[in-house]
Amino acid sequence: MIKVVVTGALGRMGSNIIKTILQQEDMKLVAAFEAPNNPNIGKDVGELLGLGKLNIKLESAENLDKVLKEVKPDVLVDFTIAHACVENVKIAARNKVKLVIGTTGFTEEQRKEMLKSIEENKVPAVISENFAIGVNIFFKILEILAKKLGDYDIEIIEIHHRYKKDAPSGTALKAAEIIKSNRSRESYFIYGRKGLVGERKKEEIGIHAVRCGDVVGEHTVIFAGDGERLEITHKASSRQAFVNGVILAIRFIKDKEEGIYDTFDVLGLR
Ligand SMILES: NC(=O)C1=CN([C@@H]2O[C@H](COP(=O)(O)OP(=O)(O)OC[C@H]3O[C@@H](n4cnc5c(N)ncnc54)[C@H](OP(=O)(O)O)[C@@H]3O)[C@@H](O)[C@H]2O)C=CC1
Ligand SMILES: O=C(O)C1=N[C@H](C(=O)O)C[C@H](O)C1
Repeated sequence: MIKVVVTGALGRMGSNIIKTILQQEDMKLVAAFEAPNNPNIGKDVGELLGLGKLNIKLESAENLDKVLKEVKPDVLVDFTIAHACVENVKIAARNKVKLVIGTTGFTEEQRKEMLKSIEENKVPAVISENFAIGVNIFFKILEILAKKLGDYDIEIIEIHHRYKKDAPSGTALKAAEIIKSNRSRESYFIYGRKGLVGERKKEEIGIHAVRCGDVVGEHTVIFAGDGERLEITHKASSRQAFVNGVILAIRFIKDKEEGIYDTFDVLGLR
């Protein structure tokens, strides 16, 4: 039985991850955490999620270290917010808990701090901007398109729900990095355009973030040349697409001793 703890337990992702873990025969939820100011701390997680009593009370992230020492989980899953994720990862890594990290929006410094703690403590981690299987195939296709259409004008557009806090999405940034490292010409990123910006430069990769309604997550990359345009789009219509990848990542990481992995490793796409 894989003992799992979830941080961000009442969030859009955390709550769905918990519901799906409870349906797995080989997994057991052993603790769940929320931000210290959450009014539901101390209440039963199952009742909070409308699942009936689970006899697991919602813990404050302030008690993460103490509770991890008590419940000794195999894996911690974090879908929170960048600054909280870094702290949660540092505590989990010190306690030798394996990691599945889906949080996005890290600054360069935050990412370095998180990776340093994972490496120093020699724990294994899956870190991915997008756990949906389709998005990872979309990334693979982008590798090919960037090689073959690297001279075309390339623009990335992402659309997410009005509650999303970071922009551009982690997925859009990852797509931009994949394109940059696979096209033959030098590239730089342009985040939106405003004013007398002049004609488009070949080196630009435009990145545009749209926030509206309840859109779960959509990513389009446009490759435009003279007389033609190729567009590739991934649309997530349910968070279950991400959650299914998280479940695969939990099973993948439980057998690893150390190292930093992503969803290409989990899905055999390397
Ligand atoms: N990699 C992937 O496949 C995906 C990644 N994401 C990313 O996951 C993250 C979460 O997204 P989403 O679930 O929509 O966001 P939510 O805001 O719905 O959930 C995040 C939860 O984490 C809580 N939280 C904040 N600080 C802490 C802390 N220190 N310890 C524990 N919990 C804490 C928040 O509480 P409060 O609201 O009180 O601050 C909130 O309940 C985002 O970065 C998003 O981009 C999302 C979908 C897929
Ligand atoms: O915040 C979200 O909702 C999502 N975030 C991830 C990202 O920033 O790429 C993945 C997904 O698109 C949903």
